[in-house]
Amino acid sequence: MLLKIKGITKRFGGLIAVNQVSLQVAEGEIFGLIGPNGAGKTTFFNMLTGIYSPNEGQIGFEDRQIQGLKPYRISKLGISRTFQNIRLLKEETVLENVKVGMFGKTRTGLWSAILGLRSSKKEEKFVTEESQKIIELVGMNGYEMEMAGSLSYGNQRRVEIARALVSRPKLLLLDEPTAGMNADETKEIVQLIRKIRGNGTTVILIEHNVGMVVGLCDRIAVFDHGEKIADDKPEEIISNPAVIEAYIGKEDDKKETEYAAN
Ligand SMILES: Nc1ncnc2c1ncn2[C@@H]1O[C@H](COP(=O)(O)OP(=O)(O)OP(=O)(O)O)[C@@H](O)[C@H]1O
Repeated sequence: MLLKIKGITKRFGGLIAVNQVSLQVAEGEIFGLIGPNGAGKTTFFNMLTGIYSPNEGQIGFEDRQIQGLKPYRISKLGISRTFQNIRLLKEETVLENVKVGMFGKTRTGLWSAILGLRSSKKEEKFVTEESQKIIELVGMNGYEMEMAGSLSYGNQRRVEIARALVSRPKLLLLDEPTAGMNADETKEIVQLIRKIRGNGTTVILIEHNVGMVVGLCDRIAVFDHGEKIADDKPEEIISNPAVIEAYIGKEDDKKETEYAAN
């Protein structure tokens, strides 16, 4: 197993955002994380990437325990992510945005970079070449010199994924990669995720588009109120009564609220 999580919990004051969640992800899997709003999915990602330290539990990645490590240490070990809200430098080019993802991977210190020493020039060349390869992988070749802010929403998402991939992570975490996309853009992202896995990267994605997750993932875990209520193959998940209840229950809550509001 690439990732072995045992009983992780995150509390914010009296609120338990993630409650005793255990989960395993095998190398080469595409693993989906679904659940109603506020179920704890992003908090779970934030613990995997070191933004939050779990109050309890362990996160085993390869042969190490990584819970509580700082984000840059975790990223060096090979876990990379994208965010729910696109976080690109809008006034910078696509190439510069992707190069940022190599920060922390390169060896040249700040001073040699400033002084323009030869090792840093070699490294700059390496970073540019690696970035160009990844830009091509995500289908953005030809856009290297475009400003990130001028791209379509779907293409901005691709650049974000490229930035996360350029350090060649073993595990890529995607937080709602198809949010705000139309059906065609969603299909293209599905193809891209398959390609990324084909290149040897394990993927965990948070998604609200259940149809997309069911078609794409090898396994799916369902969160509700901070707890994992199911963890299975897609075909089992869609017929699982607890999962249906979590989703339909939410719909009923919404209808009741709407009814009350009218
Ligand atoms: N920094 C924080 N401080 C206090 N409460 C938080 C914090 N981060 C998340 N929460 C709360 O924890 C719970 C889980 O939130 P989280 O964002 O992880 O859910 P989610 O499943 O990702 O939801 P969504 O699908 O809406 O993004 C929510 O009740 C949220 O308000």
